[in-house]
Amino acid sequence: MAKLFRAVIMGPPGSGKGTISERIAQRFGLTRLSSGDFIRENIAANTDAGVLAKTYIERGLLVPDHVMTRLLLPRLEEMTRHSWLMDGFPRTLAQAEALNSTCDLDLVISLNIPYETLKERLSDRWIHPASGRVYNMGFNPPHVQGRDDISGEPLIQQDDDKPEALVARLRHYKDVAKPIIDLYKSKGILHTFSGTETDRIWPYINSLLSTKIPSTSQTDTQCIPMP
Ligand SMILES: Nc1ccn([C@@H]2O[C@H](COP(=O)(O)OP(=O)(O)OP(=O)(O)O)[C@@H](O)[C@H]2O)c(=O)n1
Ligand SMILES: Nc1nc2c(ncn2[C@@H]2O[C@H](COP(=O)(O)OP(=O)(O)O)[C@@H](O)[C@H]2O)c(=O)[nH]1
Repeated sequence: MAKLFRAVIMGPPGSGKGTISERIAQRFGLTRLSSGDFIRENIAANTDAGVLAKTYIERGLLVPDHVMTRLLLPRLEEMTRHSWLMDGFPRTLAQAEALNSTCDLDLVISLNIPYETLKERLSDRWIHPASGRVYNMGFNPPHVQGRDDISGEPLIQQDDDKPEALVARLRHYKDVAKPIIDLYKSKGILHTFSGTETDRIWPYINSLLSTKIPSTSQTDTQCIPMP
């Protein structure tokens, strides 16, 4: 059986994690796992972890590590026979360590995008809150202005995406991401991509993954269930 491939994509808010992971999932047939989507699904389904997570998100806080790991690790254990790409997790060193003890990552993509670019993109980002689908009025506009392509429901702009919130979010990202990036660098699996346009970064990611994904197709690996 082909060896499985597990990757994580990291980057500050607006760096293109969602956009690029969609492309990777389509091009390479990996399952895209988004921690934001998991949280939204759990909130919609009223699970215990979802109810708990909602109390933090409503206050604009990050969901604590133990809640995030409780949400995500069982989902990863269901994925033992799939290749996947994770977006939005780990977001702290503790989450990275929990992931580490669950499975071996093959590769980490880190996006390094200038502040001005992030600010412009986020000021133009519109989302469909129920699904997490993301639009940008210049880059990937919806078919009908202000409406989600699939459901036709209204799109919103998140308060968090306003320029005044961005500085604090970015500072927070830099602080918490640094030890995670150092950890992945020390494991030799970190690949950093810098630039201002997704379409210019994409060919580099595409060619890196084209070399990594087929060359790993030898044996099977599994995520080990957490005790
Ligand atoms: N590991 C994670 C992932 C998500 N969240 C919470 O879930 C929300 C939605 O996550 P996501 O869809 O990843 O969106 P953003 O945080 O807005 O991420 P970005 O701007 O980077 O796309 C976050 O704001 C945060 O409150 C969290 O606490 N911890
Ligand atoms: N103008 C422009 N917008 C982009 C580009 N790449 C992504 N976007 C948009 O920028 C916003 C942030 O991208 P997203 O994938 O949500 O980033 P994430 O927060 O890291 O997941 C979204 O509205 C995207 O549609 C780009 O190259 N140029």
